[in-house]
Amino acid sequence: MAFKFGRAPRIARQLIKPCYTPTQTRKMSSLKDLKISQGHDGQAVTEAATALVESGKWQVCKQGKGLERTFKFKTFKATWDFMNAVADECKKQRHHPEWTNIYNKTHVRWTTHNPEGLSSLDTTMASFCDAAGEKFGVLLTEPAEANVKSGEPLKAGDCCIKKSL
Ligand SMILES: C[C@H](O)[C@H](O)[C@H]1CNC2=NC(N)=NC(=O)C2=N1
Repeated sequence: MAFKFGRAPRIARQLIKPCYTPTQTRKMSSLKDLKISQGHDGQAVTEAATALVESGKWQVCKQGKGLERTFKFKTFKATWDFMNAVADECKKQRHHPEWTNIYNKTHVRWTTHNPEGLSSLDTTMASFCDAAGEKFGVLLTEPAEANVKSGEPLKAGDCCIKKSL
């Protein structure tokens, strides 16, 4: 929107503001930033994390302390079944994710809170999620759709798009 006399009036500036304004800018993390949770085998965790990232499915997040991936399914039910299968495994492993779900997508982040960092439980659970994703019919996603930045909320998905009449 170009304004003839310089800056847009305040009311116009408010109207053209994005509805989601990040409170801080987060830097993308990569494998070289990995921070291993104390007490875990650094080499084994690094190797497992490298394989997950090099599969193109997982990204390093939380300044090297986490791994994240978005899973997209055909339906909400398939998404929920996937989340239930992961939740059952969480109980066995005594390790829980940071995740969000909107309709047919769930964004999963694995990080260890105590001691803070990436642990073998995170890489084990990320691999478990990959297998569970396949079991419940995970769909291929465009990188732009899957690469949800750390801390950014999931966008409302296909549920809001009117099905053809
Ligand atoms: C006592 C119990 O095992 C701990 O609180 C577990 C539970 N689940 C956990 N999950 C995650 N992601 N990080 C932890 O440090 C953690 N700790």
